[in-house]
Amino acid sequence: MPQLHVENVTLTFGGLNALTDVSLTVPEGEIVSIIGPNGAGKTSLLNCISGFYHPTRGQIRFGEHDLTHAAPNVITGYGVARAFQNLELFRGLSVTENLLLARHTHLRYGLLSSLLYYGRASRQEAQNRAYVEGIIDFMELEEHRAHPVGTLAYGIQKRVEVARALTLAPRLLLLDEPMAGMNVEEKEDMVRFILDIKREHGVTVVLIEHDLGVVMDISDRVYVLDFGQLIAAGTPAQVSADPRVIAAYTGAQELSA
Ligand SMILES: Nc1ncnc2c1ncn2[C@@H]1O[C@H](COP(=O)(O)OP(=O)(O)OP(=O)(O)O)[C@@H](O)[C@H]1O
Repeated sequence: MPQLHVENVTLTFGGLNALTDVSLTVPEGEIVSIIGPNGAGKTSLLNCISGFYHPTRGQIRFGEHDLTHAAPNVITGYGVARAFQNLELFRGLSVTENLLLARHTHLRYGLLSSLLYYGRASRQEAQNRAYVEGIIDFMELEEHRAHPVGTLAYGIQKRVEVARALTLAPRLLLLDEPMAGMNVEEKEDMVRFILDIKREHGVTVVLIEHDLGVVMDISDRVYVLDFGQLIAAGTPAQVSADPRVIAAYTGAQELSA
């Protein structure tokens, strides 16, 4: 079973430890959230898992694959996709075009093989379109599919960003603040989508999210970072009752189970 294992990861930037000896496990099929105050190291950890940063020490494994020094595109090929906090979309292209492009870039056919195996390449293209249409339906983006992404409401753009990651057919989906800047209704929709991604597609989810109410509602397991160190881990109920977590958040935000 492909589980994500982060083992004793330290990440140093010019003398500053963004992460210090962080270890965590993400079991298959769970929603695991990483929380912590601003600057705690959450995005740095996600960057290490997705290959944008490489740990100074420690190891990261996904199933049989060693991610520690792998490049982002290699890690995507292992079934790990990421939806970015700052949207990675082409604003002038439609929703469908963005998703097709993402899928096409991932499952690229070389020019030579396209010429030699035209039938296979066009069959693949038809399959890509069908797959993307399925994601558009799943993420309820039908009415927006032909619109340039830049003209859509921000909450819809965030949904397209998650859809973009899903077109890569991930086994592990990394979500970096997918609800940032959303209103209550948009957040409720996103919560429903994340739960369906887990339930209907069996995708494992690692979530970074500042809305602790949402985190405590949907997570199977929560890890808490503070100043680059893991200070607590457990179920939402365990973590929200942990005095170290409450201390880390004191003055910042109320914890709600
Ligand atoms: N490329 C970098 N170069 C230097 N320092 C960095 C770099 N990336 C992150 N850091 C530092 O690492 C620490 C952790 O930052 P990180 O963005 O991972 O925290 P975070 O928990 O995601 O914060 P936020 O909730 O505000 O997004 C911070 O002190 C940050 O300044």
